Amino acid sequence: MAPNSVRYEGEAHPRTLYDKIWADHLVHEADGVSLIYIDRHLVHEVTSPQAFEGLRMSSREVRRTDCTLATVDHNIPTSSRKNFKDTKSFIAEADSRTQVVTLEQNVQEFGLTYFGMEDKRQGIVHVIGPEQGFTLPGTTVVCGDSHTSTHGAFGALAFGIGTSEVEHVLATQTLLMKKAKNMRIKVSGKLAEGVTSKDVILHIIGIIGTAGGMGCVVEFCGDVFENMSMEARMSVCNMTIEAGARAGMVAPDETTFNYLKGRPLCPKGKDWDKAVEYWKSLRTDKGAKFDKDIHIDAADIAPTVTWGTSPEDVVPITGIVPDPSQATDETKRTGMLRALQYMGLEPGTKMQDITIQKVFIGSCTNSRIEDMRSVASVVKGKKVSSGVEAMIVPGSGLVKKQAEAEGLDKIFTEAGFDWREPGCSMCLGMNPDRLKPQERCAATSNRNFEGRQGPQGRTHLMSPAMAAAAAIAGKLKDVRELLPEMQATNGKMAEPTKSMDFYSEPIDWTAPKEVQEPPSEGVAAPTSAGMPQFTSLDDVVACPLKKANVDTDCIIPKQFLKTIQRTGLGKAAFFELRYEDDGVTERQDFVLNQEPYRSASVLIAGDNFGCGSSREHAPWALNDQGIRCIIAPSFADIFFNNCFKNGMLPIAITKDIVEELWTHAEAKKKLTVDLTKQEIRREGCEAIPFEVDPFRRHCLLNGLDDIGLTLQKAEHIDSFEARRSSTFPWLDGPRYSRMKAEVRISTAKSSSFYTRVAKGFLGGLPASDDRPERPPAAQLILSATGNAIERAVRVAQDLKEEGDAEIIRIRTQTVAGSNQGGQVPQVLITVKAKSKPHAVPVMVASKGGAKEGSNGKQGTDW
Ligand SMILES: CC(C)[C@H](C(=O)O)[C@@H](O)C(=O)O
Ligand code: SF4
Repeated sequence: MAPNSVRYEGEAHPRTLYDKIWADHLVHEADGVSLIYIDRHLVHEVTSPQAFEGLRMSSREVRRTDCTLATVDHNIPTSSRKNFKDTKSFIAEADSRTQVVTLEQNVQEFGLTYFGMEDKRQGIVHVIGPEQGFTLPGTTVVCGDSHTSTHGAFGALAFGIGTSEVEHVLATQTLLMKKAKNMRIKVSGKLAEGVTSKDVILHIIGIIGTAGGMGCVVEFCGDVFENMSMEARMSVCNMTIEAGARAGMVAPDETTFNYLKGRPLCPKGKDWDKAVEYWKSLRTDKGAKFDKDIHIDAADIAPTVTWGTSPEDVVPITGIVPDPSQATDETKRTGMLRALQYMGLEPGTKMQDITIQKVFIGSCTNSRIEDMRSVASVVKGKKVSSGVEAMIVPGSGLVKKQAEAEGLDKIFTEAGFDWREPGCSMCLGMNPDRLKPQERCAATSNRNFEGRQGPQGRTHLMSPAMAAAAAIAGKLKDVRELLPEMQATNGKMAEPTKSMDFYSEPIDWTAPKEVQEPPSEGVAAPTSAGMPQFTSLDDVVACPLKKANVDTDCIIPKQFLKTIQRTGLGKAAFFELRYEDDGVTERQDFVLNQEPYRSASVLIAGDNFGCGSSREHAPWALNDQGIRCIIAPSFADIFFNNCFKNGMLPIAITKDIVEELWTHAEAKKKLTVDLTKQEIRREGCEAIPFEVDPFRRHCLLNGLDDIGLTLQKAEHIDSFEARRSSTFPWLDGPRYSRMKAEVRISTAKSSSFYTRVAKGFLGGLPASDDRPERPPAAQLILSATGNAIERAVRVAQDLKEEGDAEIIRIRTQTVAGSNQGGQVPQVLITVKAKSKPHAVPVMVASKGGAKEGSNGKQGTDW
């Protein structure tokens, strides 16, 4: 694998940043589905228990422990840890405790690096990854969490996944994916004073809506993003998920490199130079095509706040609460009315007249050191308004340490803020930090859904500076009015510390577990099984849910995410819509509480169904409630994917047809959803055809699970990893000892030459300045096509006879021929090192085959 910059030099196809990263991670492609390699996997306690359990049940290991990093954030209390002994005694709430303890056990059992509650690097998963240099440009980054989009700030392809996909990545280090569309959001000009990155992203979401980025990967460009710090870029990319996009990214530049250099997990020495060269090549080519293009003028952006229960419900702080009667669309009007009722607001109220009771500064959007400094510059020497409770929660232990070294904690506590320990805190209230019913909060987090910060709680999203201003004023306030005072204060603030003093400490990476014996020759390739089949739902009455933007917080509220199982969540489905505040009495006006919809297996909903959090608990709850098929005009990407992983069928169909089906369902008439024929049938009406991806359809009809299917492609993953180790050596973890290398054998050299090359890899490549500790390859793949196959077999036999390696697997397949086209046979022989590493002559490999040499250079670029 040559990096994209080399492969495409001089070619006539200009590509985007996203296209390039995608191409460099393509392991295999068939039937329109791509197997994409995942470089970085972050894990937290909420979305991982069922994934680890899945591995255990199928006796699978974590494939790349060196590329996986775990922490706890959602459930942990943010109260002082002065008397902390262990999690068991510290976490009072039983389900929260179980999730955290379960993660502790899982990281032990599977040999993962873990920042637990006693580790000063513990923090919100999206804060610690960048902090440690775990997140790098040009990588693919995933986590069972929708705000993984944050990491796109580094020019990484970073996106949230569901728990089934977490298991898939743990087992295979890959994901089965379809390429998304390219979208560009350009913000040009200069931001006015007092306007921050948070205002920029809220403004963008206000314009394009929470479904605006659906099916796309967004690249943010223009002077506004170029001039932003890395932390500001992270806040923007963080909320791309609120704009409905799969991921958001900013091209890596000097700001990125300066932020990263010296962080514990960043490349060092010559690897750093090589990496930077590659990262620079990732920029979108001139003339590259974007499927969607948005252009915004920075001058139009004011400090922005939300008024309703969706992140798209934004107005400038100088604005008023909007009037639903002005809405043109009926579903929109009903949605606005409900939002105003929930928020306890009247149309026409000035935003600055809205009083608050709580202030929450924190979350993966805004809990980094620059956010802390921004708050300090507003509140220094002032007092939190009486009647307001204000809390500030750093994103990680290291942010906390740095803020304290800068004296910011004193500024906060003197002003009357509660200075807490790191965690997700009141962003979603899975821990003790919650709003009380009807309490109104100025929050720096990213979601204002109903019940998000606590049942019946009311959230207004805004920037840290704006939340700080609200804390002082006791009501929403335009921070620009405080600018003269802030400027005077800024002169008196302590000099910011250099971040690297806090983040450059070497990381003690957990040693990987012993390499598992790979299956011996002749053992059948793993098969796939285990997912419920879906063929058709015959003669059923569907349930009409006439609501757009149904988020996954609404499908299953946070209190039910604390389970470590996949089942038993039926009662939790649509909990707040379904029950009165007592949680028992059914609301008669909710459609699923009415006959005959109570036991419906088909749900017909409005646009953008399943938006928000990546929680796979949402399809689990629906499934458990009996819903196997959801029909809507559009779906949020992660939810859509999660359905297929659970044998459920989401059908995207036009709005007109959805409305027709609503009327049909309201008349309590029956329909049939037939996946085999791909049509919805109703008596006396024409069949409605629907689209479904052929691969997904095949899996549903046959009940095939993805992991089994992917493991049948093990050789492709092996050889991808071998090439990755050579081309991007900085991506292998510090103690990666399972290293596999690939030797491509051609007819250009003798078999004895290739035997020597192979021995070189098995013995460990010679040391050099840039990779002083390159470990020996534990396994080697000898690959050859056509006439060279015989030579490869010879090399394998020689290695075996000379006691250097044992042959563990031989696979043959056909591949596309290089020059003449057509299919040619290929052999892949996997051998495993037998003896201890030994000294070998220096080998220099280059494109088109290995060359012998002794110049001390390490060329492994084949
Ligand atoms: C718990 C997790 C699945 C969820 C997410 O995916 O976003 C959470 O972080 C959230 O913010 O709602
Ligand atoms: S959005 Fe909130 S709950 Fe989700 S990861 Fe970020 S801080 Fe945690």
